[in-house]
Amino acid sequence: MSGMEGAIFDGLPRADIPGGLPLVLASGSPRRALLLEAAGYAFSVCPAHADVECGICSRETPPELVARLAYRKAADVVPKCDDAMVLAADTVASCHGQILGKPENRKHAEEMLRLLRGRPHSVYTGVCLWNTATGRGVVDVSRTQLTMQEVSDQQLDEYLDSRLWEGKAGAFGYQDGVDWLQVTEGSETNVVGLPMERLQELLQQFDDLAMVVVRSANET
Ligand SMILES: Cc1cn([C@H]2C[C@H](O)[C@@H](COP(=O)(O)OP(=O)(O)OP(=O)(O)O)O2)c(=O)[nH]c1=O
Repeated sequence: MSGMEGAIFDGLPRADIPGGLPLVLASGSPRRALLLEAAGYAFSVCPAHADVECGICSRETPPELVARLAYRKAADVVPKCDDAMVLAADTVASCHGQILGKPENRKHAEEMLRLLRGRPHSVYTGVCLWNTATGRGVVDVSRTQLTMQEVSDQQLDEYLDSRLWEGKAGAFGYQDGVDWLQVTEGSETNVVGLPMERLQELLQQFDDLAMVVVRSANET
């Protein structure tokens, strides 16, 4: 773990799971598992099927997109669980009117980083918590604002060569300790894939916030 990761992963808040239910992380993201572990949550991992993420609807805003995908990932895993609290999430970056998901290859990652270079941008994470015992759930979106400095082509190339961008929305890992990326407002853990402060609030207020979730036929 780098020094930067240490700072982000230090002293994270934790809440009890309502009803004492087991927590199931419906995500294959190693970062989300690390964040939950660092905060002291006990949980099992059951990632959603990869195809629930397919297709960005062009009319959607970034918060609409991450809310929908977090819900879909949870809905995919809920039928596979006994009584549990299912937790799913989706993260994208957004810059200059473009939504940036995970890069497909080095060239795609380079395009994303060139777009972000020298510009303020945002990272959105949608979180879905779903109690399979009661069928009640909540979907919530957090936004963090960042700025990427005017890094040189050489610095970008070095980062691209490191392949640390792989599997990360916007082609950067805030936790990778690059000094050309700063959070200007909002949660750091939200950038890494799970807003831990907000997760604590959602769990603490779950009984007041949660609504009955209706699964439609095309989401089964
Ligand atoms: C912006 C940013 C994203 N990320 C990661 C968090 C997420 O793992 C990933 C965004 O992809 P997601 O589609 O949100 O998640 P995932 O594919 O990793 O896992 P799953 O779909 O199974 O839940 O980008 C970082 O690690 N650091 C960052 O700075």
